[in-house]
Amino acid sequence: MATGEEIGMGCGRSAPLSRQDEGDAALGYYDNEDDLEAFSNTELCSEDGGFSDYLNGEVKPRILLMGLRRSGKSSIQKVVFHKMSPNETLFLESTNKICREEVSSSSFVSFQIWDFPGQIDFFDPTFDYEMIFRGTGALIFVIDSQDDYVEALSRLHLTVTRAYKVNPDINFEVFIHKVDGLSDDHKIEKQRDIHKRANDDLADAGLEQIHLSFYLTSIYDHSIFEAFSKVVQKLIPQLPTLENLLNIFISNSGIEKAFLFDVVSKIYIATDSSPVDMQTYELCCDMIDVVIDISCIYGLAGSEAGLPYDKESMAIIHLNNTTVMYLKEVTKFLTMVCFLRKESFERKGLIDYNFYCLKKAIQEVFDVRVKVQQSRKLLSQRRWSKLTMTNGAPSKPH
Ligand SMILES: Nc1nc2c(ncn2[C@@H]2O[C@H](COP(=O)(O)OP(=O)(O)OP(=O)(O)O)[C@@H](O)[C@H]2O)c(=O)[nH]1
Repeated sequence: MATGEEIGMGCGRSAPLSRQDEGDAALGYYDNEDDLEAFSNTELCSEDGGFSDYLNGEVKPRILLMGLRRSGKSSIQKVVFHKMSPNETLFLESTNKICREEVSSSSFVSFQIWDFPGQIDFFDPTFDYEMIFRGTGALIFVIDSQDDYVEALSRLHLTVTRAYKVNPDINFEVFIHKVDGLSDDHKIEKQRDIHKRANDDLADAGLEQIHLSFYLTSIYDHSIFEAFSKVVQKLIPQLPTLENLLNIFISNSGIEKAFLFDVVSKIYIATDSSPVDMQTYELCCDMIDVVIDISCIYGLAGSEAGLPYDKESMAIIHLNNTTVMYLKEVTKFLTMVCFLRKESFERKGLIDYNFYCLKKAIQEVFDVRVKVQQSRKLLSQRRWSKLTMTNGAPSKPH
């Protein structure tokens, strides 16, 4: 499909430093990024039940993956965050304990995923579900669309009503999963039926105010990444600002569509306000794969292991329908992929300048986030030391 491609590989200095990059360095722009990186390193959580999160002043949004046995929960997690190929999930063993995973260690998007074993009775009185739901940002309930879903629907109802009582702020997301085996008509019909039954159950219980979002997903195509993108976006407080920045960027650069992607997970954390179609999204994912694969092979010589992606990373792909795809590094974890017409790409200098402004603005947005988190951290540490003082650690005056 592509008639030509230019790929600037990360870590290998295969592309010369552009004037704009030099300008960035002169401005000390990348120093800020190092600050951001340093901060994100400090926020890595240990296996201490979230205690260090508390001390760091940040509670990461928690995403729960729930659903009946064999509905596909672990497969989703492995495919989206561990790059497991869908076929390999056939050999996954049943999960028999809650698996908690920090996503912040490898990517920009910072959250925890808790994968629940299907057979667990989490309403057992010995099971502290209140503690779990209290810190939850999103609850993803996975329903196997290739199976009879009556039991799954009653489980969904029970889970949602219990969770809502503990924490009404949770986003409830329903993945109608494994739709790869269904025809298009069948998919829509299933979605309509599940949507109706789930909402009827809530209405019967007098809980119409609970909002459920539905997604048709499969690990065999990009639908699972797209659905996860939407779930994660709802947990990013800076989303409206990022969307606004992208809108300004595309309208001033003759660009048709722009996405901000988390490189590791291929989750897009923001896009401009024009509608997203699946094909465009798939092309972006493929482009990121190409860049990372080529960089892995040719761009990493001698450098330490890790993501082969850095501030040199960029790629241009000319499609045979006069569209150009342009990928550029934004931060260590983020990349921008945009679509534009060949004619607009002739003004690449303007686009690059506007991109430079966009990148700076995005950095400022996240600098504010870092400052807020740092002051929260300081506050929590102060509170913590006050607490230990009042518990008698320091000697009292006589
Ligand atoms: N066709 C199809 N099969 C899938 C999909 N996702 C997962 N599966 C298959 O479903 C089976 C069960 O997947 P798991 O991820 O182990 O399910 P689980 O919900 O984690 O199961 P428990 O650990 O027992 O709770 C595996 O054989 C997967 O290959 C999908 O999108 N399409």
